Amino acid sequence: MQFKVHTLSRITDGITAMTISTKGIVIEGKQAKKLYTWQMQQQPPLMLEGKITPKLQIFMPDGRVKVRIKNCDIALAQFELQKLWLNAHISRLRNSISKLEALLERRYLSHGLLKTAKSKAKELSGHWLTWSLDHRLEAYLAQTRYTLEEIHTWQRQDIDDFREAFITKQLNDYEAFFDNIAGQPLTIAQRRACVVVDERQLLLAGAGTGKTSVMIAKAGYLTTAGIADASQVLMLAYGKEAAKEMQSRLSSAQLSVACRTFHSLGIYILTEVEGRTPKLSQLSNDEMQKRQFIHETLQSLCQDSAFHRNLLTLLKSNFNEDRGSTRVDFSSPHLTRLVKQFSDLIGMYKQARSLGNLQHIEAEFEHYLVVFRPLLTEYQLYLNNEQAIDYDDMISHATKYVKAEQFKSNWSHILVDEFQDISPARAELVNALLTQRARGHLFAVGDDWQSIYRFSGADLSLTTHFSQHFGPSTVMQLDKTFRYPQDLLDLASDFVCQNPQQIVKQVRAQIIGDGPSLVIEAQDQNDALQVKLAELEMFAPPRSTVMILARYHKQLPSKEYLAQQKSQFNGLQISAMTFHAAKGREADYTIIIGLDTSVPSTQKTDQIIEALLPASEAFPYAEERRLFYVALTRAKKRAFILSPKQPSRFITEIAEQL
Ligand SMILES: Nc1ncnc2c1ncn2[C@@H]1O[C@H](COP(=O)(O)OP(=O)(O)OP(=O)(O)O)[C@@H](O)[C@H]1O
Repeated sequence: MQFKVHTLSRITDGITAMTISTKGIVIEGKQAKKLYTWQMQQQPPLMLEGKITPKLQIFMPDGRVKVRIKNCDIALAQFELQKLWLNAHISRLRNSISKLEALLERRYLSHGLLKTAKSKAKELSGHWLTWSLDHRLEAYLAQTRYTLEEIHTWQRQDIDDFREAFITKQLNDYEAFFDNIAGQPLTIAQRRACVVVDERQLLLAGAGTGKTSVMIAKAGYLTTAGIADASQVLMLAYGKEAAKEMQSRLSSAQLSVACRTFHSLGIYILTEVEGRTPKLSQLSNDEMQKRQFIHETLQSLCQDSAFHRNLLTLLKSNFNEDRGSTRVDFSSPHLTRLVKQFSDLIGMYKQARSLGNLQHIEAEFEHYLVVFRPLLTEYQLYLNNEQAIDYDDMISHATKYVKAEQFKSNWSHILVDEFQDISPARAELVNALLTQRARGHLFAVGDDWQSIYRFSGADLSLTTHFSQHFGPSTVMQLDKTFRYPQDLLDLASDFVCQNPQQIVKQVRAQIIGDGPSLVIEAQDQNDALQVKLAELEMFAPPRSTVMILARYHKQLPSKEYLAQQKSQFNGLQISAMTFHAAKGREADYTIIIGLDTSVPSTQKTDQIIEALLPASEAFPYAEERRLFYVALTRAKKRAFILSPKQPSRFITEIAEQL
């Protein structure tokens, strides 16, 4: 018969003798018709398992101790057994506890570490806290039991206090480091974002709050504090320019951490696995060439009469092509529109396919896909012939290699900038890299107020519902903006927060402005821009930077006009760009032009592309609103809006707040 005994008192009942030998412990007595096997290595150590036999036998790993108890002295037997058990296990307990203590002292109490500590404490306390110790042995165990009990019974407040104590200590130890690492001394909130190191961490902060400085300082802190080697830290920036800028700031801070774009990460992984650098298809970098390829391919596919019929039907049903026509007109504007749609769709469709997200469009868009699929096959064949890949392949192939462990990541810390613009495909790659490591860390930095790339697949919910997507995490905010004064901060924040889905952030401005920071002026003459530049040349300090901003490329001054202005007002440093391109940039003065009724854009996304994009937002013009927020927040000293005769509703709305 198998049985288990969990307490010492049970086995000491009626004991007449107990012998401890190299084989184990032999206990004799009234009840001792049992053979116990006490495997000292096993947990819980007080559990006895055995069979009924005339003797009670408990095996020990080393059996040099020898104790014999006579005359049924149960108390003594109990004491001796406890002592024996303590001697055999105390060093293991102390080791476990001191390892835990060392870990807690060295590392921030992240969600992962808390889980480990809790489960270790639970396991140990099952053996050490549930039995009453002979009072003569209490002192022997007191401190160790105390620590164990403390961890085992941690409540929310205790955890918060413990974390706070760690943060305070690190801020103190690394004070000089944080004073110097990023050019200017970091604020407390910036420092805290660095020393808190959770497995999943999101830093949410508005424009100009110094997120980039935190990225640099975080990388520096990780390496300086010995949490990771430089080679174990990977930084990811949204675009080439941002990655270059970040890399140069890393070099200035003498950090040998690499900063990549997602595409260069993809290339790196592919090169490592395939042993050669992948070739990027010509079609990926030249939109016109890609459209020409699609146009020609559709023409050649039309040699098949079924395909021709399907294409004609699609043009009639979706593009109002003349119902009576019997042949596809390859010079029609409808076909040109379809070609553009297909060009956009290729990437979207491939991303969705790699994530297994196509089912929902298959039935609804069958009449569309029946034309698109053969085209995609030809496109893929073309790439294969070229022995080339496109940008979407870079990410999806890299993810596949990481998942299959063909690529082994050395990165224990991945720092991602502009996280609000991450797409599900890119998030999947990051996740695959993180899960490869027992303790992979993600530090995501972003601003849900500046998410402006949904049209190319960015999924804002990856930021706004970070924990749902990435697991238990710490979300932090930065509380100070350095770029612009309080009045511009208030206007821009109120404007963007009209959308109740935006996360409210409490931010204060560091700068005190002289006069209003946002000025709306009627653009009542053709040369209003030139007049404004002349005015700035006269009043602004020499070498002031001026950014001319517009919603669309076509609203920006021509190259020639810009060159002329630059030479005429050479006391200023003038640049011109779209709102999208201005993200992440700043200038002393901005001049926002072209804000007519075409803003916010009312252009509808094609239905099939809409179906493949992340869920749309209920608030009207949500992304256009954020885009205007980006434009408003680029100026360090003053933003001028040159308001056309028929102004955008955004101008009217903001003017009411002035
Ligand atoms: N602790 C600081 N003290 C003073 N200035 C700072 C501090 N941190 C950052 N800055 C300055 O604030 C400005 C904005 O910083 P940064 O570009 O990093 O902000 P950001 O949060 O990335 O902005 P955005 O989201 O608009 O791109 C920069 O001029 C930077 O030098």
